[in-house]
Amino acid sequence: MTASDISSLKDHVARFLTSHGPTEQTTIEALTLEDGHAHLILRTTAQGAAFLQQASTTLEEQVTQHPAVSSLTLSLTAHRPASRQPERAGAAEGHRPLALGKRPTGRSAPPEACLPDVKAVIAVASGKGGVGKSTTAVNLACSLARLGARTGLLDADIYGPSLPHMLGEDQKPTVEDGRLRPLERWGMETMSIGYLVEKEQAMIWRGPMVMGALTQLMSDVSWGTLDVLVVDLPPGTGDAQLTLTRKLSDRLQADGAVIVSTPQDIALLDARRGVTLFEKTGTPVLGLIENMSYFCCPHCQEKTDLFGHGGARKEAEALNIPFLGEIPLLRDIRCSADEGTPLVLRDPEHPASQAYRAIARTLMDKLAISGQQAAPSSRHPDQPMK
Ligand SMILES: Nc1ncnc2c1ncn2[C@@H]1O[C@H](COP(=O)(O)OP(=O)(O)OP(=O)(O)O)[C@@H](O)[C@H]1O
Repeated sequence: MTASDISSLKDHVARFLTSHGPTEQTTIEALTLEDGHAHLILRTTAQGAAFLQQASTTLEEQVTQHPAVSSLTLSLTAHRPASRQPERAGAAEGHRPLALGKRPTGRSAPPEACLPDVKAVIAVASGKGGVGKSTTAVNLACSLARLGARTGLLDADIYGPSLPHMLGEDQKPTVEDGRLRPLERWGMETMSIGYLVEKEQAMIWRGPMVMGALTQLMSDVSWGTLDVLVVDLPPGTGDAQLTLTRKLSDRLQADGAVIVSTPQDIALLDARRGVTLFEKTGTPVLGLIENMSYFCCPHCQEKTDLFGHGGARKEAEALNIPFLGEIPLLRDIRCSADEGTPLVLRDPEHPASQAYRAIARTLMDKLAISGQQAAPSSRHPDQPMK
């Protein structure tokens, strides 16, 4: 990379911005080029960001036409309000920001500076969508918090953020010194792209924007000191997952992944791809959870193996990874998720809550996570925290 590469690349981007409206107020915040990979940060207004989201493919094509560039990561950052007071994210200029704020010092934090005070990161993944990954991540995170671990929960499921709904959280995070403050919910620090943008907006994001947003959700959020951060990954085994898991595994030896699958063959096939993905990035697979393992009739308690049963246990044995446990298909689990109070908090003694808690305990043992956080004395240990 030479200075003239950067300068001509900047001209390239500037030409794109002047020839495509409405981007008058968009400026190049930073541009770096390493081994042919360009990282471009644009500072823009909400209107410009909405446009850039749609035009990201064209911009990506234009930039990668430059001879020095083979790939691009694009991050958008909103114009900062003049006030130094904490702002509700989304309040600037009367719009919700379409990308996260960034640290005033310039470049995004390098991977080794990512989450420096987080002792362990658990990525919850699934090879396929709709298997209950987010439900599992939320109930596990709440169980970890109830077991006394200082817990964070990051919804990295950028295309379909479900955390705000499952946690019953509709506040907006505040921004302080250019960093987002996580929202405290149910005794955990929580962050989701769903707190910041409308679900439909996130769904149309292109790869580079997704990666920019995910990186910022990890490095530009003041997570503070945590024993464990549970990360709800997007479903599948695409580039987003690969990059994200690489970033996570770069930062700590103790990181591990939990894979959620239903007992069905097709879901297990996808789960196998998930295992391969983590092996590629050197992230230890902590184990497989079988969700919707069986249906338990709420009236007669009869068990029915709707999707077969035990497939995940067999698959775990075949892949030589631990089997962490099974969670039944229950109306109570679905209803409590929809009501915004995870089952482990709504009904801690429910057999399914106990199953989640047992898995959480196993994870704590595996990652040597301590449960030292003192529960507030006025609160009964089984009483959920706000
Ligand atoms: N064990 C369960 N019993 C009953 N309902 C469940 C269970 N697990 C998940 N669900 C329900 O299934 C639906 C999908 O769950 P969830 O959103 O957690 O899946 P996901 O794998 O994260 O999906 P996506 O890939 O779309 O993000 C939700 O309505 C949820 O309440």
